[in-house]
Amino acid sequence: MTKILEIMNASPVIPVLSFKSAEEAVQVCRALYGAGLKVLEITLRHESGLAAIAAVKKDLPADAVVGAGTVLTPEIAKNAKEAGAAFGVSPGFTEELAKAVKELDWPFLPGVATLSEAMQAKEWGFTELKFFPAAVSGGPAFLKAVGSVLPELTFCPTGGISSDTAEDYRSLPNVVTVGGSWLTPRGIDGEIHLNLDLD
Ligand SMILES: O=C[C@H](O)COP(=O)(O)O
Ligand SMILES: CC(=O)C(=O)O
Repeated sequence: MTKILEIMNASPVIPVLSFKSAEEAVQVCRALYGAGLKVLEITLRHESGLAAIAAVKKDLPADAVVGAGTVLTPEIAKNAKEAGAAFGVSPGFTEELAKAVKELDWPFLPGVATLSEAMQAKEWGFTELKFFPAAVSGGPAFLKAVGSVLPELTFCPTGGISSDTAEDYRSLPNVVTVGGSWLTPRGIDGEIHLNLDLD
């Protein structure tokens, strides 16, 4: 099984994707993959989320790494793994979820926004973490401070990041990739209009 750090290292940007249907997911993910983005996080915020993961995984070449975002409960984690998600991401961290993903033996990125949460995640054996919501939780300065006391932790900051600020995070020694939705904005017409500005 691929480790979560390998997945993070495979792409400098992980698009965080919210789709309205599996068909929309396939269409947009084809374009993202075509632009060189092989690690894709499909959030489970829409009822079609699991179907979208399964459809994109089936549609894209085998080197695409399709994961699930907004994994909030053990049940969602189990369903996402069964749908074929290669990894899971959560905006937060709970003991129940930590226990469940350990049992599932599934590459997982729990979300933290404070030092105490990061220490708790580390106690559970998670050394790769999502920093969410990054921009409003202290941005690069927070991660720099964390690095001075917990240098063994590696982060994927997400939340409020754009092509203008991505490098401020990635230039830190404890950051390998960033997540964000800026590549797939939804217009007033309700459709996704790709913005392939990576950095
Ligand atoms: O809801 C948050 C998204 O998952 C990522 O944040 P963003 O939209 O600020 O890039
Ligand atoms: C925002 C986020 O962390 C997620 O949907 O997984």
